Formats: sequence, C-alpha cells, structure tokens
Amino acid sequence: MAKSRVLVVGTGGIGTMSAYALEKGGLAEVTAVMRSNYDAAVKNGIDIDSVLWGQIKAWRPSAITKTVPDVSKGDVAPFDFILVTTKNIPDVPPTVADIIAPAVTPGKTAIVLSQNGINIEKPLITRFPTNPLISSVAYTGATETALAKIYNDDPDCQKIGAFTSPQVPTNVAEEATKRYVNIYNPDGKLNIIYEPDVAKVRWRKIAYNGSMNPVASILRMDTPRMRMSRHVIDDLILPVIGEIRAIAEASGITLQPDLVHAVLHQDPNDTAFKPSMCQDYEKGNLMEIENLVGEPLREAEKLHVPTPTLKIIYGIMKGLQLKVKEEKGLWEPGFQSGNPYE
Ligand SMILES: NC(=O)C1=CN([C@@H]2O[C@H](COP(=O)(O)OP(=O)(O)OC[C@H]3O[C@@H](n4cnc5c(N)ncnc54)[C@H](OP(=O)(O)O)[C@@H]3O)[C@@H](O)[C@H]2O)C=CC1
Ligand SMILES: CC(C)(CO)C(=O)C(=O)O
Repeated sequence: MAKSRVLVVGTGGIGTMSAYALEKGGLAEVTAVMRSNYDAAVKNGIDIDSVLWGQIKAWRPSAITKTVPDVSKGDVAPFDFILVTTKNIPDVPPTVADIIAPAVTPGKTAIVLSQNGINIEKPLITRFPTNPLISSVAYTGATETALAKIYNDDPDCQKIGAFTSPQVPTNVAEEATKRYVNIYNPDGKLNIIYEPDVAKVRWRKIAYNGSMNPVASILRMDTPRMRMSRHVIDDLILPVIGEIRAIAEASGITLQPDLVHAVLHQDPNDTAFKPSMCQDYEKGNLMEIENLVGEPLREAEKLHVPTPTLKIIYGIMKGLQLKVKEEKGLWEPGFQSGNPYE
C-alpha cells in the first residue's frame, strides 16, 4: 500500500515528535518544513532525547525542505495530510492559512491542527472550505532545546477528532480523521486516540492553557510555585477556570466536575514546569495569546458571559506581546488612527 504523504509544517517540539512517530509507524512518508533549524537538521540530522523513544541520534525524515512546497506547479505530488505544528500567532502575519496555502490541494488534503487554542479552525474553514479539518489536542511535552535538538519529557499523547466545516460532509471529515489516527498509531501502541467529542476536550484543555499559561508568563513562575501561593490560585487561576467553564457552558459544552482538580494537578509538584507561553516569553518569542486568551474572551462577549479576570489577564498579555513585537522590530511605537489616548 502506498504510504500517505504528510507535510509537517513547524518542525519544533511537537512537530518533530509527530514526524518521528508518523515515519516510525511505516504508513507515512513525511516532508518536514524547517526554518531556523533547517541547516542543522540537513547537516547533522535531528537528535531526540525522548521519554518514549529513547535516545535518537541524527534522525532525518523522508524529506526536509526550507519552504512550503507549491503543489500547483505540478512537480510536487499532492499531500494527503498537512500537519500544522507552528505556534499559532494570528496577530502577527503570516497566518497559518497563508503559510500552508501553497501545499493545500482543494478537496483532497486533510489539514491537521495540532496546536493549542480555541477557534483555530475558523480562518481555515473560510480559506479551505472543501478540505477536511482535523483537531489534535496534544498533551505531549516537547521542547527544542537547541537547533534540531528535541527534549521530549512527556510521552506523546493526543486526542484527535474532526472539526466541523460546513461544506465538508461529516462522514468525509471523520473518515480522514480515522485514517490519520491509523497512520500515526497503526498498531495501537501509542496514546494517540480518536476522540469523537474533541470540541469538549479542546475546551477542557483551554481551562489549563487559558489560565496557567498567561499567569505563569506574567509572573515568570513555574506551576508548582504558583500553587504554593494561595493568592495566585485563589485570586487568578480559579476565577479564570470558572470563567472558562461558564463560556464553554454557554456554548453548549459542559466541562467535567473534576476540571479544577485536573488543571491544578496536571504538573507534578517536584518539577519546575513552565507552560509553553511562559517559555516563549522568557526566550523573547511571540506568544499564543489570541487563541488561548483572546478567543475565549470574544466568545464570552458574544454569549454575554462575565469574564472580569480573563479580561484583565488579556490586557496584560496584549501589553507584554507589544513589548515582544517592539523588541523584534515588528512594531514601531506610535498611535493608531482613532486612538483617543494620544
Ligand atoms: N511543546 C509542547 O510541549 C506542547 C505544545 N503544544 C502546542 O503545539 C503547538 C506547537 O508548539 P511547539 O512544538 O512547542 O512549538 P515550537 O516553538 O517548538 O515549534 C514551532 C516550529 O514552527 C516553526 N515555524 C513557525 N512559523 C513557521 C513558518 N512560517 N514556516 C516554517 N516553520 C515555522 C518554528 O520555526 P522557528 O524556530 O524558525 O521559529 C518552530 O520550528 C503550539 O500550538 C503549542 O501551544 C501543545 C501541547 C504541548
Ligand atoms: C502543559 C502543556 C505542555 C501540555 O499539556 C501545554 O499545553 C503548554 O505548555 O502549553
């Protein structure tokens, strides 16, 4: 049987672990789009120190490319799947839709978003209305510690289901999703599972990422230390989890009673774990604030759910993101037209 052609866009922590597992399963041929780590990967391969796979040295996927292949030119075969594992930062161009557009064959390529956040599928539904869209909620822990060097401390774990896209029949989206899960986990040994109610899982995860990620970034604190401060938990984390639960409820999704306990105890006490947003902030990187904090807030506004704590946290995160943009030369200080505070 011909292998499925998979393009991995964003070969950092999660992208590398996924690319490795997909090739290891034997049913996929991976082309990895690499950017800052391209030269290192081509020259020396990728080193992976993994709690699941052990020490992998100088690994290379079937193909490595520096740019997203353009399938319209006819010299590149269409992709069955595009797996997107970039950070999702819609407030700074190019957007995910712009990045992957050259490689998307309308009506054929299924697009897998293995990224945190709410409403990440919305711009893709508009741009690629006939392509199946797949939601992967990842609990894997993986970090690129140096160029093409990956440290994987939590074993690969993903819950995967179809996003709803009005022009894609449900059975087509579900079939593509099950095919993807099968090529990723052909012998069922990995914790990569098909999840029919993936929307609920995504909301449940945002209770962690919408609370712990921004508060850790603001405080530059690991999550066990945050839990050692009752103020941080009582006055910030618990109110945000409650607000996210209320937004989900207003959108028809009831989150489980154990939500607070699950969020608070996700990270063991004996680690100094900092969520990905905090790690990005400490590295001077742009942060995923729009889909982790902004979108839940905008859903709340539409549904008239009060979210006083989330709103304050979003305001602070917007300020921090602006500082990062300025440091990166992506923002010149100046008042936008219509700003009344000039
Ligand atoms: N890491 C984790 O443990 C977890 C992460 N997640 C989510 O998974 C997603 C991926 O996170 P993570 O793996 O940590 O991210 P990383 O920052 O490790 O990797 C992202 C990769 O995308 C690349 N990239 C970004 N934009 C482009 C572009 N335009 N073209 C080509 N490559 C690009 C980056 O390249 P460059 O280095 O050049 O910027 C980098 O290699 C995020 O949504 C995150 O929230 C979810 C659960 C756990
Ligand atoms: C906590 C983790 C690693 C996954 O559960 C995550 O999603 C993040 O750090 O953003």
